[in-house]
Amino acid sequence: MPSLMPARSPHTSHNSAQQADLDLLALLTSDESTLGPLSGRRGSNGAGPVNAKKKVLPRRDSPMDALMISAVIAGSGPLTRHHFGHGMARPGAYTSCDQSRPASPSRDREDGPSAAQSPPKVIMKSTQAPRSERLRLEREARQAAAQQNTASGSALSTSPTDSISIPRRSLDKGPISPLSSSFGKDRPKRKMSMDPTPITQTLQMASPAQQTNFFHSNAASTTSTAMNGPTSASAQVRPKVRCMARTRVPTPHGEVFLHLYHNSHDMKEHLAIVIDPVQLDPQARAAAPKGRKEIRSKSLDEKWREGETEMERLVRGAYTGRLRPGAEGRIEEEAEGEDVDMTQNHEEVGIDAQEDVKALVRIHSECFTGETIGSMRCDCGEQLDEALRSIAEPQPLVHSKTVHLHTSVDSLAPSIPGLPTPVPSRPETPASPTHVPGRGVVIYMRQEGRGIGLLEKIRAYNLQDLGHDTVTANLMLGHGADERKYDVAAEILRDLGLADEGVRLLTNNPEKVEGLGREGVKISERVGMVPRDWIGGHTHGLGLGHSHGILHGGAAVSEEEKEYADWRMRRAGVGLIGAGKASGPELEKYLRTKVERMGHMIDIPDKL
Ligand SMILES: Nc1nc2c(ncn2[C@@H]2O[C@H](COP(=O)(O)OP(=O)(O)OP(=O)(O)O)[C@@H](O)[C@H]2O)c(=O)[nH]1
Repeated sequence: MPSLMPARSPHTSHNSAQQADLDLLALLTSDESTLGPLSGRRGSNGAGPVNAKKKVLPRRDSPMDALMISAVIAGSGPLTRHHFGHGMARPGAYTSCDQSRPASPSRDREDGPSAAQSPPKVIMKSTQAPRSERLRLEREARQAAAQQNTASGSALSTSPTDSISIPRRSLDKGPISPLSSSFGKDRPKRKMSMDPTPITQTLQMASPAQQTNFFHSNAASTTSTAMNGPTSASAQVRPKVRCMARTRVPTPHGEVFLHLYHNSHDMKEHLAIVIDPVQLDPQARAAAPKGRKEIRSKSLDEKWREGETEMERLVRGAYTGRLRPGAEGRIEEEAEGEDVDMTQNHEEVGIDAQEDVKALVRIHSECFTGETIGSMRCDCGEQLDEALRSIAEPQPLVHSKTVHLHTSVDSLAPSIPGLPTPVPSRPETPASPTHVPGRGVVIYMRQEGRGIGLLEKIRAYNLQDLGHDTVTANLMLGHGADERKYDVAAEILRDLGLADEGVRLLTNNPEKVEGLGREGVKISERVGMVPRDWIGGHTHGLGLGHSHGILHGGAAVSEEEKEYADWRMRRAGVGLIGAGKASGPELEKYLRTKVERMGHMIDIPDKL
């Protein structure tokens, strides 16, 4: 019967014998005549040196460790590479990481009378305190800092670069400071780079454990600040919003301010991505019309509590200009190395213009698949990228109030009640427009899957794979075709001071226009969003392509080249948020459904 066990082969075994092993085995088991390199050894019968012919065996050296060798030469006790940073042979050093007290030099001398005469023995001792000791001293330092804060009554130093000194005691008493790697009387006083007290405690912020939503916690009921303007009957049913924090983020489309909002209607953290270069760049300020209104959050900037510190305001982002160590609240003019006070009155800085450009606004709904993993079932990633690009782009300033600029798609769109009728896509004689820095915002609403959530959207995708379109799939799951609401988005625009100025809205979706209009947002113009695949080419998103040297903007490229460049960008993981264009039959079906069944205001190209 054949064996069920596989035959063992020295070649297949993990520990297979090497040629060197076999040679050595042969050497050890052979008769004396083959023992070459061991000449001088006696044969197994003990009959004198072996007179063997020389056989060269391969070298079998182990890797050498220079530290180990030096340790052995020094004749010391056990030392490994892990002790390398501890320092050695210093008075008061620890003989082991686990020892709770340092060895005393005097005790070393008590080893015996002969010890004094014998050559000094190198003893390896760690200068790093045991962990328990370091933790104890750290704890003490923290307590001392907390007491210091309470005593001074101030929450925290106003300078972000300030640091807290470790109490002198931990340096002078105790064996060795756990927070340093060296010690000694003349050693300079070390400082921690950070206050060990949790920032949430010192700044009276909710800790992550307590933090849910500003409006769904006690904080909301105890706050005295009115958030959203008038308190009329209609205003009471409006959601309240509060910008909890903002920060500067460099992106492929320039620096933006990311704002995080809480609201009273849901537990979601909606976001506002503000592009307003005049807040960050003096050159942009100089190129913008005089007195340009900055896009800032009223709820973030207002005073949150009596006695709030400058540090609290900085941490939540309620500062002016660019936040830099030592230059908070001010912006540095890099060209001249001079500080420019961004808090000064800007009425006099900038170009003369009859009127500034209106903010370009996109209300964007979260789409994990399109924005994070680059799904080409939809064009959401591309739209987010395109929206940021469009807003950041310098805008032509037209001095006549009567001329509007539109993308070509607007001339194709049906007119919407309550909105200005679309005008021809290009003004006939633009009054020598000057380009001014763009301004605007993407309100990023966490309304995944047109409000049905990611789980349901994933199920809807499976129904789409069975042949249903995006609308039918939603209906089959018991949802509406679109369950989004725009009230919170409208409040965020109001908080940013944009609801009344007449924004230019980037969308093809009539429901967005109507929804925002119902919530009292003034829309001066609708700007269409044309899928990149429908206009062809890569004129859009070139900023990113350029910076990666993948595309060569301006030069005419064939369809094949464009596709190749697109493929390369996606392969390289460049901007999953649609640095390239989304395309494919699934996207075509999706876009067609949006136009044919959801009334999106854009013409389907003939080629589809
Ligand atoms: N339920 C569902 N949601 C989808 C599907 N594809 C994309 N979405 C979601 O649709 C939202 C984007 O909506 P769109 O209709 O593409 O665009 P829009 O924002 O309404 O319209 P525009 O402003 O013209 O772009 C995001 O929340 C996506 O998650 C889908 O097949 N089913």
